[in-house]
Amino acid sequence: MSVLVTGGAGYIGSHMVLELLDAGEKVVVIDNLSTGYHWAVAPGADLVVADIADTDVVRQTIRDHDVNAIIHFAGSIVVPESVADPLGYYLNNTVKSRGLIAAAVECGVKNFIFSSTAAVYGNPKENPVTETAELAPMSPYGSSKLMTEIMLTDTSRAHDFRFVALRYFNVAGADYKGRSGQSTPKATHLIKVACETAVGKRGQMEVFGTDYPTSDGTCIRDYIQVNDLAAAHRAALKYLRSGGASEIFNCGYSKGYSVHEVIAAVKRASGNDFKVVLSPRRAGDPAAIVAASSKVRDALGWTPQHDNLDEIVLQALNWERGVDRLKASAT
Ligand SMILES: NC(=O)c1ccc[n+]([C@@H]2O[C@H](COP(=O)([O-])OP(=O)(O)OC[C@H]3O[C@@H](n4cnc5c(N)ncnc54)[C@H](O)[C@@H]3O)[C@@H](O)[C@H]2O)c1
Ligand SMILES: O=c1ccn([C@@H]2O[C@H](COP(=O)(O)OP(=O)(O)O[C@H]3O[C@H](CO)[C@H](O)[C@H](O)[C@H]3O)[C@@H](O)[C@H]2O)c(=O)[nH]1
Repeated sequence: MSVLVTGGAGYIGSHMVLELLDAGEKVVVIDNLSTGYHWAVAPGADLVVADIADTDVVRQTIRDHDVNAIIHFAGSIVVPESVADPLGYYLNNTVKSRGLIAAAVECGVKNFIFSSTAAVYGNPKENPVTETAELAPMSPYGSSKLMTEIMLTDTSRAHDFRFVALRYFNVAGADYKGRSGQSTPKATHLIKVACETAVGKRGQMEVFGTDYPTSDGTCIRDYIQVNDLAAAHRAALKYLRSGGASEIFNCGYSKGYSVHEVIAAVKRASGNDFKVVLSPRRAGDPAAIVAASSKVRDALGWTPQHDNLDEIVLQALNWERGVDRLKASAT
């Protein structure tokens, strides 16, 4: 029996593969390497280089590897890009997920875990935001993920098929053992951009918006460390395998940090007082979003191990310093 990880060559997926291998699971990855890397897939896992839209390959992989659970990370992830190219996002995130879910049902795979996002909430009326809050995505990215959640809910009602959708808040940091990290090309995420600036890959960075109704005027987010997030998926896998009902859980720490606070943490960790430019707001950014996390803690017994912004930033910084060497040695 194996677990199929789609998008397992990407940032979060590569950490999931490590988490599963560490737990003694057999793992097969399907990834088209559009933003992922061959070298990011741990050697203990099999990699099938294919698009999830190729459902013949998906079905064959499920059968060849006796797959009994799918963890679905493959997708497009940049909010502003989704505003510019909504149909591209609905294709890659929604239409292709539909094909994958159909292949799972056809092949009798009953357990499915989906990478959803806090972006389904849009700009929440209250923080921390609970799973029952109004769903009002502010971008095609958020809508494309919400539509997949809806497909999963309807499919689980019609078939012998159960799912867990995990709504990630802001994923950050790198493997605590240094085996993987974020290598996304042209990264847009705050901690990644700040670390690239700290190590001199960028001359400066921007703060998008200083006039939000928050303590220091910059946006507030809940940053969850990537190994902790992978551990939540493994807890969800155990839950589904033991017969748990389909569920949706937030994944965050219930703690918010402002953009200024995050940049200060990166400056502290790097010892580099790099240049920061104050810029206008970025389209589509909610002012503040922080997860209510008691549901995932109670139902899955999830207990974070890396809930510390300084640790998260240091991991990201160490990864940034070493990643080019790693990439070069793999090519
Ligand atoms: N990074 C975050 O903060 C965050 C937050 C919420 C949700 N998510 C979700 O988590 C998932 C993983 O995100 P990530 O940060 O690791 O991004 P990533 O870009 O590093 O990983 C995505 C992986 O999927 C692959 N892929 C994309 N489209 C594919 C397709 N059609 N067929 C096969 N492979 C395909 C890419 O090559 C890449 O390896 C995404 O679904 C994303 O929406 C991420
Ligand atoms: O160079 C930068 C990059 C980001 N920011 C700010 O930092 C905050 C966090 O931005 P990120 O781009 O790191 O993350 P987002 O909150 O926009 O989005 C992330 O979290 C969302 C859920 O909250 C989605 O899941 C999405 O996929 C994921 O990218 C925002 O206020 C953004 O404007 C800057 O000021 N400068």
